[in-house]
Amino acid sequence: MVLSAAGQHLLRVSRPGAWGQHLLRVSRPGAWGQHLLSGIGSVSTTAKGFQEKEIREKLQAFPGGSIDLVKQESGIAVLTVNNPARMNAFSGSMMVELEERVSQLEEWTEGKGLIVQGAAGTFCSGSDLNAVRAISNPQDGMKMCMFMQNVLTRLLRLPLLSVALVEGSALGGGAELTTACDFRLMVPGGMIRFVHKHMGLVPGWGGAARLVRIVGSQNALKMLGGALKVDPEMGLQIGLADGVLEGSLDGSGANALLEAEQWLGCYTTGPASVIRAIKKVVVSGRELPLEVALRTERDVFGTVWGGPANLQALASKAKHK
Ligand SMILES: CCCC(=O)SCCNC(=O)CCNC(=O)[C@H](O)C(C)(C)COP(=O)(O)OP(=O)(O)OC[C@H]1O[C@@H](n2cnc3c(N)ncnc32)[C@H](O)[C@@H]1OP(=O)(O)O
Repeated sequence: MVLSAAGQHLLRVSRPGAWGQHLLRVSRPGAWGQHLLSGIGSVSTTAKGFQEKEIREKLQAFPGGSIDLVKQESGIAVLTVNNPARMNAFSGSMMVELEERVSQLEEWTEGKGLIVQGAAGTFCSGSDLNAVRAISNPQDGMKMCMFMQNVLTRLLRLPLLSVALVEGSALGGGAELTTACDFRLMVPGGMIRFVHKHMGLVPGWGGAARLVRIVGSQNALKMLGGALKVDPEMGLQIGLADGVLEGSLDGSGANALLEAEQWLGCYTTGPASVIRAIKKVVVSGRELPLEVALRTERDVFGTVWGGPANLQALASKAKHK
C-alpha cells in the first residue's frame, strides 16, 4: 500500500462546490442544454486560436498505437488504449483516434455502458513524451490541450455509464483520462497518479477541473501538489475509486474486465432509452445552472414518459418492496 503522510490527511468530500457561474460566462445555456441532450457537447473549442484541422494534422505526425473500440450486444462497449510498448502512452494519432471513437459512441443509440481500459495489464502513462518534446512550444501545447479537453468532455457527456478500469498505472494524462469516466474501478496494485508537477506541468486535458468535482479541492490540491500515488485503498477513502476488483487471475486482464462488466451491469440493466435518460439528467444536473437543468430534466422525462418501458411497468403493476 502506498499511503504517504500527505495521503493520510485526504478526506472524503461528497459534494463539489458551486461552479455554474463559469458555465454562464462561457456558454449560452440554451445551446449548452441542446448539446448535452444530443450528446455532442463542445466546450471551449470555439475559443480564439483553436483550429481543430491544424492540430489534427500536427497530431497525426506522431503515429503509434491505437484506440480500439468493441461495441457488445449487451450494450456495454470496451474502449482500449493500446500502445503497450510505451505503457499505453498517447501518441498523436491515438489522440485523433480517440476523437473518432468518441464520435462513433455518440452515434451508438443502443449503447448503455462503456469500459475504458489499457492494453496488456496497465492503464495509460499519459501523453507520449516523444510527441510532447516535439510540440513543446506553448502554442502547440495549448492546442493539443484544447483538442484533448474537448474529446474528454464529450467522452464524459456520452449518454452511457462509463467506467475507467485501472489496472497498473494511470499516470499524467492517463490519470486525467480516468476522471473523464463516471466511475473508476481499481485492481489491487493499480495506481492513479497525477505526476504533472514532476514534469513541470499541471493537468491540461481537463483533469484538474474534473478531479476537483470528484474529490473536492482540498484533496485535489494534495494529489496534484504531492503527486500522490493513489492506490485502491486511498482511492476508496477519498471517493476517487468506486470499487476495488479482485483483478486478473492469469495476468491477461480478462478477469478484471469481466468483473468490471458485472459491476457496471448492476447499473445498466434495463432498456437503453431509460439508462441513457438517467445519464442525461445527471449530466445536466452536474453541468448546468439549476433552471436550465430543470428544463432539460423535463425534456428528457418527456422522452421516457409513456414510452415502452413505462407502459410495460404500468401494465405489470410493478411493486417495489
Ligand atoms: C497533459 C498530459 C501530461 C502528460 O501526460 S506528461 C506524461 C506523463 N507520464 C510520464 O511521465 C510517464 C513516464 N514513464 C514512466 O514513469 C515509466 O516509464 C512507467 C510508466 C512508470 C513505467 O516504468 P517501467 O515499468 O520501469 O517501464 P519503462 O520505464 O521501461 O517503460 C517501458 C517503455 O515505455 C516507454 N514509456 C513509458 N511511458 C511513456 C510515455 N509517457 N511516453 C513515451 N514512452 C513512454 C519507456 O520509455 C519504455 O520504452 P523503451 O523500452 O525504453 O523503449
